[in-house]
This record gives sequence, structure tokens and C-alpha cells, in this order.
Amino acid sequence: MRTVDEHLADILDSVPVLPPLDLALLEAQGAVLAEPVAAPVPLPPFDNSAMDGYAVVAADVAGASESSPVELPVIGDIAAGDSGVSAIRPGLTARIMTGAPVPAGADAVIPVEWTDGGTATVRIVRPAPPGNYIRRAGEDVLSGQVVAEPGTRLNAPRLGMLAAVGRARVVVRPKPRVVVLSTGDELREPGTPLSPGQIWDSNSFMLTAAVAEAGGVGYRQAKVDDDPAKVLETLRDQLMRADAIVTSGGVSMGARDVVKEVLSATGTVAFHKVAMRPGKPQGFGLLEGVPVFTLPGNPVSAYVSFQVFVRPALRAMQGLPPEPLPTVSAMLTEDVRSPAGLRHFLRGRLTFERGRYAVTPAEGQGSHQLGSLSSADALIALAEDAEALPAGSHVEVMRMPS
Ligand SMILES: Nc1nc2c(c(=O)[nH]1)N[C@H]1C(S)=C(S)[C@@H](COP(=O)(O)OP(=O)(O)OC[C@H]3O[C@@H](n4cnc5c(N)ncnc54)[C@H](O)[C@@H]3O)O[C@H]1N2
Ligand code: MOO
Ligand SMILES: [Mg+2]
Repeated sequence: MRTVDEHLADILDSVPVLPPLDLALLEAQGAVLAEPVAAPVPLPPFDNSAMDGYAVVAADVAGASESSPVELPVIGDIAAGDSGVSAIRPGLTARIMTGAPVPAGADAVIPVEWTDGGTATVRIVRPAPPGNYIRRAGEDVLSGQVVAEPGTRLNAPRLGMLAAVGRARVVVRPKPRVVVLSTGDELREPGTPLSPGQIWDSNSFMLTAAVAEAGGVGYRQAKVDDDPAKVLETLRDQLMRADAIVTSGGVSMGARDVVKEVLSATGTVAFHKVAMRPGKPQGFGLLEGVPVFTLPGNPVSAYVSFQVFVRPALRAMQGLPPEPLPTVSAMLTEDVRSPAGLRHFLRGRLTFERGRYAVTPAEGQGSHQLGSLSSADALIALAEDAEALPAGSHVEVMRMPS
């Protein structure tokens, strides 16, 4: 037996960081930035108006009021996108639109609501201090400022930021392409009828979805029967398009546990009993350089194994810290027993009351019981040395992606 930490360390020692790729912005969505991106110009690039209104010399309107409006001749219109805008001399104004460059000489913008909206002349009924409704060049981002650091995932605001500083392409660590393969004679495709002894394949759907939740791209395969030649052939076929392969089933002690049989024979994938529940039988290794994770077939075992081993590995491949799921400390609402010497993962539900988290273990903790997993929102991680934890104890809880 090896510990969870030993098995994870072994995996993280072997998984490669994916080589960087230059991608068009939207192709890079969800990928991890692999270069610092600096702004070639300030943002905004020029002083511009925050309002639709009039560009004025603030001193001209200092005395403006409802009872004593200041009337100014309007010398023209300045729209967003205009260039070569003529300067405003004292005693004059120009209509200006939101985003339009503030003309030389003007030092304030009067919103149209503070005027009669005139086009030849305008009556202004409120004063404004210098700088009123002017968005200054560089007040968002300075020229040369780094706007996105390597190691950050490109979410919607970050993609917007890259476009705003003029980038059409960007160098990223691509999302790992992960082939997901269920094995088992008993498995049938959902949507097709079952014969006695058969079940619908749920693991390949769950694991493909979990890959996406971990920042990868999952390629779900149709299940493979427990036939050694077929399993090996399918795995080898998939290597071409995979940055990693995740299988489920066939890794325990059964006469038909063929994943273990054929991959052990390759000499590069090793099988271990890991001191955890669920998820004891684990296999990992490289097949022609591609990381292969062979997860146990029981659905909860497969899910927990994925979160504990595969998710950190996929993060490492993207150049991210191989952290587990985000964790919180929570108070147990009931007594819990845990097997000595095993890291024990219990499904639970988190609540947040009066400023603190509490967690309640789910009914039905068998590794085949997907029902309790699908209604859980957390995995309670009990340390190897925990045996009896009374209600009120604080435990580490991994939040499942929602
Ligand atoms: N004699 C022993 N038997 C078992 C041991 C052991 O130590 N000694 N370990 C048990 C534990 S713990 C686990 S976990 C399982 C691991 O089993 P395998 O990885 O070999 O998986 P299978 O035998 O193929 O299937 C196990 C179970 O899961 C169901 N399954 C498999 N694939 C799917 C799928 N894609 N969707 C839904 N359900 C699936 C399968 O029908 C079985 O019920 O071994 C124990 N046995
Ligand atoms: O390891 Mo099995 O995963 O306990 O059901
Ligand atoms: Mg088995």
C-alpha cells in the first residue's frame, strides 16, 4: 500500500507540462496564459468624454445656474472615432459624445441633462469643476503595464482585456485533451435497452464532464469490452490525439480485470493499492509518453480518484499549481468513524450559517452509490490517523465543482 500523497507525488513527477501554443483569442478561452501580456498603449489611449454633452472650458460655466444659465456658441460635433478635432477656445463649446476625444482647450464635459440641448447655441444651467466627466488617458492601464500574467486562466474578462490592448493572438498552455474510456462487458450506452446483468455506462459521462471542470477537453469513447486485445488496441489508437487517457474499471483482483492485465504487461504503467477509501486500486504510467490513469470502476471510486489524482495532474500539465479542489474547514454535524490508516473521503452537504461552514455526511457511502454523490456538494477528507470524530469536530472539506 502507498499513501495518497505518495501516489500523487509519483504522478506529478511524471506528467509533462504541455508545450505552449499560439492561438487566436477565442480559441484560447479557458486555456492558461503562457506569456506576460503588456499594454502597448495606455488605456484609455486618449482623454475622452464619459458622457454625451458639451466640451467646455470649466471657468466659462463657473457661474451657471438654473436662474442664470451660461449661453455658449456650439462650434460643431465630436463623435466617438473622430480625429483632427478642432480646439475649444474660451467662450465656445462643442457637442461631444461618450468615448469621443476631448478637444484641446476644453477641460470639462457638461452632460446634456444640464443644458437645453441646443445645437447652434447651448444654455448651461450647472457649473462643473475641471476634469468633470473626462476619462483620462492611462487611468485604466498604463502604457507598458502587464495586464495578464502567465499562469492565469483566460476567462471572459481577461480575454476582453487582451483584445483591449490590441492582441489578436496569445501564447497559452492548451487545454489538455483527455480521452475517457470505460471498460466492462456489462456496460451499455444510455438510451439503449438493458438485458439482465447489464447497466448503463455512467462513468465515461461523469469523467468526461469532470475533465472539462478541471480545464481540459474530454473525448468520451464508446465503452470497450473486457477483452485484453481490444482494450490495448483501443488505448493505442487513442494515443495520437490524447494528452492524457483516463480509463475506468478492470483494475482490481477479478478474473476479468483486463486493464490491469494488459497495461501491467507494457512495463510502463504500474498498479498500486492506495491507502484511501474509496479508490483503493489505482494504476498510472506513461504509454508512449502519454499519461494514463486507470481508475477503479465503482462510480464513486472513479470520481474521487479523478479529483484526487487526475485533476491535480491536469492542472500541472497546464502549468498551474497542482492544487486539489478548493477546500474549506467545516464543522461535522454528526459523529463520524473512519478506518485507521486510510484517507477517507465521505460525500457530504455543506451549509453556511452564522459565518461558518457545517458539513453533514450523506446517507449511503458505498462506492457504488452514485445517488449520494450526485446529491452531494462536498467531499469530506478525513486524515489517515482519524478514527472517531465527534460531532462538532472541524474537518477539511473539498468543494465539488458546481
Ligand atoms: N477481491 C477483491 N475484489 C475487489 C477489491 C479487492 O480489493 N479485492 N476491490 C474492490 C474495490 S475497492 C473496487 S473500487 C473495485 C474496483 O473494480 P475495478 O476497477 O476492477 O472495476 P470493475 O470490476 O470493472 O467494476 C467495478 C464496479 O463498477 C461498475 N462499473 C464499472 N464501470 C462502470 C461504468 N463505466 N459505469 C458505471 N458503473 C461501472 C461495475 O459494473 C462494477 O459494479 O473492485 C472491488 N473488488
Ligand atoms: O476502493 Mo473501492 O474504491 O473502495 O470501492
Ligand atoms: Mg473488477
